[in-house]
Amino acid sequence: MSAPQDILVLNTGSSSVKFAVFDAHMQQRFCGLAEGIGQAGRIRIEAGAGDGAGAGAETEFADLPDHRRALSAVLTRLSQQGAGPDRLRAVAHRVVHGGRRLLAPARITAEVRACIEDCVPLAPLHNPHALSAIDALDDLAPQLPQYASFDTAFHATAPEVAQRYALPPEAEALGLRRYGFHGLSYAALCRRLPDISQQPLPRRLLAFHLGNGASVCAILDGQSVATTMGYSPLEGLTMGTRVGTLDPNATLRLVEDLGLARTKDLLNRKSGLSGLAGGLSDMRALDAAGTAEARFAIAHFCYWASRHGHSLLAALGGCDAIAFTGGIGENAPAIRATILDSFGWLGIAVDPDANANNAPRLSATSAPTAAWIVPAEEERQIALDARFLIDTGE
Ligand SMILES: Nc1ncnc2c1ncn2[C@@H]1O[C@H](COP(=O)(O)OP(=O)(O)O)[C@@H](O)[C@H]1O
Ligand SMILES: CC(=O)OP(=O)(O)O
Ligand SMILES: [Mg+2]
Repeated sequence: MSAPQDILVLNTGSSSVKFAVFDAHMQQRFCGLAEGIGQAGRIRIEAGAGDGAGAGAETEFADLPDHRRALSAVLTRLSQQGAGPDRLRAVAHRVVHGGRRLLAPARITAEVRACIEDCVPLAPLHNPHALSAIDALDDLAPQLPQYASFDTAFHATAPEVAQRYALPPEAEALGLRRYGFHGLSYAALCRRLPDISQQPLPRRLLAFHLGNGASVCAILDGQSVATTMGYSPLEGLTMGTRVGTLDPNATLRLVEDLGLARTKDLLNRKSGLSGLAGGLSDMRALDAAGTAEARFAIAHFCYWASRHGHSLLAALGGCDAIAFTGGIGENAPAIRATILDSFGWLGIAVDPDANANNAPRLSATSAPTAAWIVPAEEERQIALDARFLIDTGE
């Protein structure tokens, strides 16, 4: 039997583990998701590219009390499909926070693992789960190389003035900087948009990643120059359960009244759409609910996506194209239309049929500023990063 070549990608989120397996030719063999960790768990696994052309998705309910059990259930399902650890060349992880030291994809050594651990306070909803997946695979298959790609790395190109808070040096020494996130998604968007548009990457690109977490990025000549998330993935837009930008004095007031732990929980898990709409954080559920508070939550989401997006135009000095990605960005025509209409002054003309059909090109061909949908390809980006490191012997 030839040496195993598959790469397993793990994208560990706060309540889910997304996974994908890529072969030596970077064809996707499987993809799927373990979600509802800590609640009513479900696992979905699908053969092929996950675009409906594969062998049909299988979903089953599973007891997933924590991330470790979820990972072990994922590995069991993959083994049953002939894609278990013995078939793997490597495992590659999405790590949300790489801090100031991890600025490029890396093989996970003891030193890299320690750096990821140092960043746990900076991304408490994300980094601990990535570490638990890294450790679980190390126990299970210690000989298997593991790699990490960092969501923060893409934004390392932003100028110092965009990365610094106006804080004195002692705060900077604690790592209080604007790092930015969703970098793997933005890197994938820059890679994919030229294929989709059949044109070179637009010089001044405003990219909206709208999923459970949401952010906007100003991309100049393919590099991040500004983004809406900051020290942690809490800043910026109104999100599924995260508050977005909040006056720090409001945070201090909450800490005084509720204490630290309840404030953390409130700002990260009980705010955003969920806070505005009685616990509904999922855009499809809000749409279906149709209540006044659900409509207000959606309006809040669109208003702040537009306002923050507009603020980034200052860093771009104009805009040649807007692109949407993420679950909402790719699938919610009404939300895209509201945001794009607010940029109408730029000369964007939305093609209503294209928008209603989630077509890749959303704007009329004659419009001076184009608008596009680009499917989020975080898993492929992570696999490409790992494949590059393997091929270059890192
Ligand atoms: N057809 C759709 N219409 C509206 N919203 C959608 C649709 N499909 C997915 N979404 C929304 O996308 C969000 C999840 O996005 P996703 O990028 O998958 O999230 P995550 O940040 O967990 O990766 C949810 O709010 C979900 O409701
Ligand atoms: C960094 C971040 O916000 O990720 P997600 O949107 O997957 O929660
Ligand atoms: Mg996501």
